[in-house]
Amino acid sequence: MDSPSRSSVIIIGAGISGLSAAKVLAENGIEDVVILEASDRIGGRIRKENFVGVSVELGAGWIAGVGGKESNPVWELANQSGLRTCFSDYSNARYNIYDRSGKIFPSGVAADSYKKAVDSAIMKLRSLEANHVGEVIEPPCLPKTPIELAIDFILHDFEMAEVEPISTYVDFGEREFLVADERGYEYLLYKMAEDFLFTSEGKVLDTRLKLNKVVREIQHSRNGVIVKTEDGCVYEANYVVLSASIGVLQSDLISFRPPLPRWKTEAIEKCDVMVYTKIFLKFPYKFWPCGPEKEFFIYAHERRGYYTFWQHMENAYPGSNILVVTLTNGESKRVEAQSDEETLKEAMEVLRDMFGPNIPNATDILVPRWWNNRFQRGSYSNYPIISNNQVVHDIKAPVGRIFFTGEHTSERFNGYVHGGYLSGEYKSS
Ligand SMILES: Cc1cc2nc3c(=O)[nH]c(=O)nc-3n(C[C@H](O)[C@H](O)[C@H](O)COP(=O)(O)OP(=O)(O)OC[C@H]3O[C@@H](n4cnc5c(N)ncnc54)[C@H](O)[C@@H]3O)c2cc1C
Repeated sequence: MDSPSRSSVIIIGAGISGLSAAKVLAENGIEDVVILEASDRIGGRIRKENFVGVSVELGAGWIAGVGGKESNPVWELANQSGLRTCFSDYSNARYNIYDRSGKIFPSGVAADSYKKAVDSAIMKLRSLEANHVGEVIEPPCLPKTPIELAIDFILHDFEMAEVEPISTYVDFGEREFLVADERGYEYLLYKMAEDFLFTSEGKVLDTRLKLNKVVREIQHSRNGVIVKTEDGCVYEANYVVLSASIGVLQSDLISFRPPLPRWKTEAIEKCDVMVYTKIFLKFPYKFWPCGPEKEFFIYAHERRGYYTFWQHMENAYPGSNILVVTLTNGESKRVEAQSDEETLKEAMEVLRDMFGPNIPNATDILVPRWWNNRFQRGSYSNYPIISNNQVVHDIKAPVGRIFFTGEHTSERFNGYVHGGYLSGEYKSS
C-alpha cells in the first residue's frame, strides 16, 4: 500500500509545461500532485522583471503562431485573461540596417540580400536535407560582408522560422504579438493555475507547489519513484513528470538511479541548446527613429551577431525610453561572463556608430543570464529540423515511470511557449 506521503504524481518544474501537465491532471481528477520547483517562483523561462519602473520580459516576450487554422491555446488564454499585447512585425528590420558609419543600407539592397539569403537557405535545406538551419550556412557559403553577416544572423539565430520548411507555422499562424502588460506574460500562468494551485484568497496551496526544491536525484523502479532534493527532502510518488529544460537534462543537476538508458541520453545530447539574451538599456530620452515601421533595426558589423538586433519599446511601453538588443549563443555566453559595465560600454559604442557621438549614455542596464542559470542552462531547444524526428520522439518517450515534458519535447513547436503548453497536455504537440 502507498505510504500517506506518497502522491500520485510529482511534477518537476513550474514553467508553462509543468503547470499545463498539472492542469490536465487536476481536470482528470488527479488531485494529489506535488510540483517541485527549484527557483522561488513559477514561470521558468516566462519571467518578467521590473526594470526602472517598467515590466520587461527577460524570457519569452512574443506570443507566436497566431492567426492560423489551429487555435493557439496560449493566444486563447491571453485573450481570456485580457492580457495586453501589441502586434509586432520584425520583418521591417530588414529595411533599417545600419552600417558602422551610421548609414542605412538602401531598402532595395537590403531586401534583395534578404530574399536571396532566404531563398538559398530554403533551397539548400530542402536539397541537402540538412539537420540544422545552422548547417545550411556553414562554409563554403559563409557570408562575408557585414550586411550579409547581419542578415545571416537574423535569419538563422533570430527568425529561424523564415527558413524552417517544417510545419511550425502551417497549422498555427505566422503572426506574433508582443506581450505589453505590466502583469507580465507570467500572468497567464497564474490564470491557468488559479483553480488548482491557489486558494480562493489567492494564496499558494503549499501542499501542491513547493518552491526552492532543487531536485538532484530521481530513483525509479517498477514500484514507483523517489525524488530527492538538494535540501535533503525526499518525496515519493507513482510517477514523475520531468519538465526541466534540455540544457538541464544535459547538465549533471539531476541524476537518475538507475541511469537513463543509452537511447535516451544520446537523444538528449543530440539536441542543441540556443542561448538568446535580451539586454535592456534605459535612456534619459529617445534618440532613435520611432514609429512601428522603425521598431526594429539592425547593426551590420564584421563580427557576426555583435549587437546586431535592436528594438525600441515605444510601441509596447510608450515613453519608456528603453532599447533592447538581442544576442545569441557565443555572444550571449561572452556577455554573461563579463561585467554589465563592459557590456554597457560595448553597446554604447555600437549605438554611437549608428546614431552619432552625441547620444546620451544609458542610465541603466539589465543583462539576463540564461546560460549561467543552473535551472535553465540556455534559452530553448534547437532541434534537427528536417530529418531525424526520432530524436525528439526519444527525448519525449517515457522511461519507466518517468515522463518527460517541456518545450523540447514538442514535435512541432519546440522552443515556443505554446510548444511547452501543448507538451504538458501530453497530446500531439
Ligand atoms: C530569452 C528567451 C526568449 C524567448 N522568447 C520566446 C518568445 O518570444 N515566444 C515564445 O513562444 N517562446 C519564447 N521563449 C521560449 C519559451 O520561454 C520556452 O519555450 C518556455 O517558456 C519553456 O517552458 P517549459 O515549461 O518547457 O520550461 P521552463 O519554463 O524552463 O520550466 C522548467 C522549470 O523547471 C525548473 N527546474 C529546472 N531544474 C529543476 C530541478 N532540478 N528541480 C526542480 N525544478 C527544476 C526551472 O526552474 C523551471 O521553472 C524564450 C525563451 C527565452 C529564455
